[in-house]
Amino acid sequence: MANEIMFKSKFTIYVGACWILAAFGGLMFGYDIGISGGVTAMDDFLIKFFPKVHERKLHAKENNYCKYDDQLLQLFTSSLYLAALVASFFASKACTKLGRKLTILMASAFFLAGAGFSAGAEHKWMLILGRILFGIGVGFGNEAVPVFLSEIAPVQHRGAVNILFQLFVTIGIFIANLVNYNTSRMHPNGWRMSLGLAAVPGLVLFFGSMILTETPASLIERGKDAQGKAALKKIRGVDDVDNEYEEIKRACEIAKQVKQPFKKLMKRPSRPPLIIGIALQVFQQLTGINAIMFYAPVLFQTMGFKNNASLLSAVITGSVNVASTFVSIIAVDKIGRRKLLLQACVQMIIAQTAIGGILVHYLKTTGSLNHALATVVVILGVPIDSIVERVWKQHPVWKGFMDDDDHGSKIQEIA
Ligand SMILES: OC[C@H]1O[C@](O)(CO)[C@@H](O)[C@@H]1O
Repeated sequence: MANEIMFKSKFTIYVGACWILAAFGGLMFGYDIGISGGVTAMDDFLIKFFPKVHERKLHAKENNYCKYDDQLLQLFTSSLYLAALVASFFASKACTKLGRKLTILMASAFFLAGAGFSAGAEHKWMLILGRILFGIGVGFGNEAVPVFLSEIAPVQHRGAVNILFQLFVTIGIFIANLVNYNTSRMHPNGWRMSLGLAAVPGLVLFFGSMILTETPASLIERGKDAQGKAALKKIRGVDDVDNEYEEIKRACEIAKQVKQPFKKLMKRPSRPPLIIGIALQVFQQLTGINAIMFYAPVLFQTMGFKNNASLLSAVITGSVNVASTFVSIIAVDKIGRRKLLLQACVQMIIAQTAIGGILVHYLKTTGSLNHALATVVVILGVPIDSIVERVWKQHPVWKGFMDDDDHGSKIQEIA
């Protein structure tokens, strides 16, 4: 297997900077996940764009669940993900034809435009357009950054470097929670600050992507062999890269011979990793983690927390998400992927059943939760899914499939 072959490499500051800069793509994504719920919960924001919802929020006593019921308000959150979904199809083409570096640059440009429109929004359409631009940025960034990271990482560090992206996603969510907690006290434009600060990771990535090198695999794949070899020397910090260069070239040639990648993907030997990869991703999302991530502040307000307390709760969920990512990064090699995954599932079953039970029982009867119960919900709501996330990306079947096939990138392009 390709990932068992050790090629020569030296850690250089340039390489470290490439990893960190590219991981800012994860931070951009995480910031977006975490920011909208807090903004939605801010009174100033609601008064400006959704006065009816604000009115309902002030007077909601019994119908706590429905006070945020507004299709356009929900579109404010979801338009980003719909745009990202559509953009990812174009992004995969851009990644192959134009390269990872340019795709990352495009992602940051869309992101900056999104931050500008959102922070300066005077009308609802500007808000939604801003979110759509953010979404296109997320679509391009989420396509290019993980591919970029796995392609520049030395084979022996590929798993760890890939996790960097997810770690930065959780850090982005956490930062967004902290930002919202503070800006909610800045009247009347705190929400502008929250949305506009997305420009910070966008700017880092924009200028960063100018100094990033294109990946050797992308250059070689596009027939730029000499540039590919030079890039390989640069990112490995050594001159003797012949073996790895040959390996990448061989992988690119094999990949080029696959004329119908989807057909190949459907063949019997590809099925187990394909099904495992898809099922783990789908079920990880179906746990409803993003309902918590997007709507934590709104959710906690609905359950009876005061404005700031709701944002503080989001800070708690955000920080535990980061911490559990660290724990799983450390634990995954010690405990093993399977055991970690299984115990995460058990934790999720217990936590989600308990949350469901509490919400159904108490919200149904009283319409809100007392402090003690709300705290239990916050603690149980801690995103155990971050463990699942870590485990599936590290799963040997999936990893082996990626590494074997073509230097760790083709599966993402095919998908
Ligand atoms: O850490 C949780 C976050 O990570 C993701 O799964 C992305 O990889 C998000 O969907 C979720 O909000």
